[in-house]
Amino acid sequence: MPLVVAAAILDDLEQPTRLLAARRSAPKTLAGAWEFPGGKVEPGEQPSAALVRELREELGVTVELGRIVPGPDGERAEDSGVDSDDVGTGSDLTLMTWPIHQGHRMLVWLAVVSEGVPLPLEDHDELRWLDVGDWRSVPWLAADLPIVGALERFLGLPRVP
Ligand SMILES: Nc1nc2c([nH]c(=O)n2[C@H]2C[C@H](O)[C@@H](COP(=O)(O)OP(=O)(O)OP(=O)(O)O)O2)c(=O)[nH]1
Repeated sequence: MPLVVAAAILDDLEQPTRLLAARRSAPKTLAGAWEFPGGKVEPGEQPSAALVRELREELGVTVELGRIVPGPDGERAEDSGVDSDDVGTGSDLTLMTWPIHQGHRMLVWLAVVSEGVPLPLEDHDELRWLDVGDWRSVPWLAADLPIVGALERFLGLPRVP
């Protein structure tokens, strides 16, 4: 089963004020829902390279990747004292994944645009920069909602009800 990679694209990695959300245009079952842009890792491809490729194809931008947003198992590992700089490297990568639909797993990186302006070139029909505090103002794919909450915690942002 292919690994899915996606990006929480922020305006700034250290002091984020905005997050880029993308509205899916296909397939019909997912169209209209918002997600972190990304896609499936191809055979033989490094996950981070796959993400850079997907964002170039889908949004027409070059990105700089930051830290991985740890999934539930990674969060537990961090809680139990594993150094967060060690989690997410090498074989620990699976520990960092998020469960998404149909048994797929997804890795989510923080990212910033280093070149270009994001446009909905492929797979999306709208992009929106969401201000901090406003990240739940769009209907996310069901699997992404817990990731949005985790992202706020990970970045140390106040959780807005
Ligand atoms: N890109 C992305 N996919 C997500 C997110 N959340 C989530 O459940 N998914 C699901 C939707 C899809 O079933 C799968 C990703 O597939 P995709 O269609 O984006 O992959 P892809 O661009 O490589 O396209 P393809 O192989 O289907 O042609 O993961 C998310 O935040 N971003």
